[in-house]
Amino acid sequence: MKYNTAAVAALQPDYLGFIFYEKSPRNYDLEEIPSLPLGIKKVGVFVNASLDFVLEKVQQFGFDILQLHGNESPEYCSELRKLNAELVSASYLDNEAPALSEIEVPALSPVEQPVPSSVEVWKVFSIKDAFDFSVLGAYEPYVDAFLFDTKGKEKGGNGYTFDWEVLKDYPSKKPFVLSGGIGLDELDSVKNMLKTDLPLFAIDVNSKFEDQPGLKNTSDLEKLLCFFRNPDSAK
Ligand SMILES: O=C(O)c1ccccc1NCC(=O)[C@H](O)[C@H](O)COP(=O)(O)O
Repeated sequence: MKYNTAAVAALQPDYLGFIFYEKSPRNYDLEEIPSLPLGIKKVGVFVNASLDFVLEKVQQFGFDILQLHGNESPEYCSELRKLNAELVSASYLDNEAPALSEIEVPALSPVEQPVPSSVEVWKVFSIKDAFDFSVLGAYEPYVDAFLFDTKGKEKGGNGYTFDWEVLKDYPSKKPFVLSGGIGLDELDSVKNMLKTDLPLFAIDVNSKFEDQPGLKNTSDLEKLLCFFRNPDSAK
């Protein structure tokens, strides 16, 4: 068995990620995702994929979030949001919802009007021991969150942490996800990060919870989830 999605989903994590990157040993090559319990958000992970490819996967699997691990530009993120919003309105209209003219829209100027999108975009930045946070500004209008991962040989899943001290200089209010080499041994450090004022709202774990690429160790994941549901309990 290559993936144990249903067993992981039974633990009721907040998010479950599916990687669409042929060079990854975790590349998701099945035609379906098992139906997940309510409340779990599906994350599609992509690396410099074409917009068409991403949209095809959104339609096929119904992702809630798109996590972009490559060198995707702010323009790419903006376009992705626009195309997703069009997809959402198209399926809304297909379902014989009231015509748009019947819906009251508050009078906002074009600049203020947000592009509606039910699919979130998370842009990933990989950090070694320094990071130029000024690059984030251009992405802010087009992404819902940033994700900070460790820079390594692979595009993701490298299995080691970066120096989280770097994040003390995070200049934004945009929520972010912390990732890279997080295992059970890192939980006390994660707890300390959660005590700061940083807008850290989730952690992303991967290779440290695997028996082999794609096959997660559910007993370790249970310990992780137990830690977050009751941080004072023993690991
Ligand atoms: O995991 C992969 O193989 C992968 C390949 C290409 C892009 C992203 C990938 N993983 C994305 C993730 O979100 C990982 O969870 C993140 O890189 C942390 O991995 P790890 O250091 O193993 O905890």
